[in-house]
Amino acid sequence: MSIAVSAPGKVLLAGGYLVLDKNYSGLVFGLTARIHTISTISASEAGTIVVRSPQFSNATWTYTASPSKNGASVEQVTDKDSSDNTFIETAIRYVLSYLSLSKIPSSEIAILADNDYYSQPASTTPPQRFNNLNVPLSAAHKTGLGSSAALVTSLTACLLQMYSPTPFQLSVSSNLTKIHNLSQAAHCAAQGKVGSGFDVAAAVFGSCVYRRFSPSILQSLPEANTVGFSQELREAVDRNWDMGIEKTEIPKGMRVIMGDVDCGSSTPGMVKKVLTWRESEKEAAGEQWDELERVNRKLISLLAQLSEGSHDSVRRQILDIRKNLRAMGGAADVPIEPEEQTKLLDAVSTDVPGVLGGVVPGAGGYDAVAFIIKDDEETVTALKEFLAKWDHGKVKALETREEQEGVRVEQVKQYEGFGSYLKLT
Ligand SMILES: Nc1ncnc2c1ncn2[C@@H]1O[C@H](COP(=O)(O)OP(=O)(O)O)[C@@H](O)[C@H]1O
Ligand SMILES: C[C@@](O)(CCOP(=O)(O)OP(=O)(O)O)CC(=O)O
Repeated sequence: MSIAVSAPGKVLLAGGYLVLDKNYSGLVFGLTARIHTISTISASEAGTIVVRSPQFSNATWTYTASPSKNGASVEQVTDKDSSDNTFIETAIRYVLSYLSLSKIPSSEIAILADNDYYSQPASTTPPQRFNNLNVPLSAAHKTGLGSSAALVTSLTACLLQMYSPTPFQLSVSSNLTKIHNLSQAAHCAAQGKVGSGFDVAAAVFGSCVYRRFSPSILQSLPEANTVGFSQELREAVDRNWDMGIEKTEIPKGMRVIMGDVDCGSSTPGMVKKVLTWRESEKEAAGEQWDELERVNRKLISLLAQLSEGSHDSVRRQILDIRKNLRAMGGAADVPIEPEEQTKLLDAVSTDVPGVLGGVVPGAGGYDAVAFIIKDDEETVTALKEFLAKWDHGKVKALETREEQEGVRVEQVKQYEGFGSYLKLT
C-alpha cells in the first residue's frame, strides 16, 4: 500500500522581512508547483527507511530507525559516495520521535518535485513532468519556490499517515495543525534557525495572509535524542500556536506569474543587515515597517474586492509597495529592489498590456520577480515573450501559478520505477 502526499511551493508577494515579526503580516501564495512524497511499507529488516529522489543522480539516502527512550534514533547508513540530506533526515527523526513507536516498520520513499523548482535544460519541447535532471541535487539551480519547506511538509504528512498507529486524516483540522507544527519544528531544526515560517505555513495551508508564531515555541525545544525531547516535542506539536492564518486567493481572472532571474542573492545575509538596521534605527525603522504593513494591507484588501474598475488602484498600490521597499533597502543598505530589478519591473508594468504590476518577492534581491497579471492567454504570451527578450534571456517565466490548496493526499494510480514518475488521478 502506497501513500502519496504533496505540498505546494510559495511566493511571498508582500511582507518580506516584516513577517519575521509577529506584529506584522505577509501575503503568501501557494503555487501549483508541488513536491510529492510517496511512501510504501517494505519487507526490509525493521527500521530501514530508504528515500530516493529519482530526478537527481546520487540521490538515495538510507536510514536505520529504532525506538529510543527519547523518541527515536535515526542514523544515516553511509558509504563512500553518500551525500547527506539534513531536511529529509530531520523530518524522519522528528516524526518518529513524535510518534515514539515501539516498533518501526521499514519503508521506501520517493520524492518527486514539479519541474519549476529547478531550472530545466533549454529545449524546444517542454520536459516531461518530474523531469529526470540526472545531476546531483547540489548541482541543480533552485528557482526559490521553497523546495525544502514543501519537501519537509509533504514528507512529514506522509510519514504521519504511514506510521501513526491511529488514522491521521489531513481533512481533520487538528491534524493539519499538528502537521504544521511538526513540519515547522523539523524545518527550523534542519535549517539551524527559526525563520518566519511563512514557507511551511503556505505548504500546509496554501495561500494566506500569515502572521508568524512566537519563535520561543521552537527555541525552547531540546536537541533531538536528548532527555525529554520526544515528550516536549509532542507537547509543542499538539498545542495551538499563537500564529495567524487568513486564507486568501488570487482574485478570479487574475494570475501570479513568477520570473526566475539567472542571478544569485543571499537571503540570510540580507535578513541580517535589515535586522541590524532595524535594531540600530528603531524609530525610523518602526515607521518604515508600519508604513509597509499599511500599504501591504491595502493591496490585500484591494485584491479581495477586485473588480474591473479596481485594476488601476492595484497598479498604484504595487508601485507604492515597491517605493517603500526601495526606501527600506536604501536605509538598510540592502539591495531589496536593486536598479536592475527596478528597470525590469517598470518595463514590464508599462510595456506589457494586462500586467497590473510586479514585485521582488520574499527578501527581494536579484534572483526572482513576481507579476500580478490578467489571467488570459494573450497577456501570458506577451509577458513570456517580453521576458524572453529581456537582457539576453536572463529572465525565464515559470509555468507555475497560484494554488489555493495546501498539503493534500494524492490518489496514487501507478508508481513506475524507471523515471519514477507518478501517475496521479
Ligand atoms: N527533490 C528533492 N529531493 C530531496 N531533497 C530535496 C529536494 N529538493 C530540495 N531538497 C532539500 O532541500 C534543500 C534545499 O533547501 P533550500 O536551500 O532552503 O532551498 P529552498 O529555498 O528551495 O527551500 C536541498 O539541499 C535538499 O536537502
Ligand atoms: C526575508 C524573509 O522575510 C522572507 C524570505 O523570503 P524568500 O522567498 O526570499 O526566501 P528564500 O526562498 O529562503 O530566499 C525571511 C523569512 O520570512 O524567514
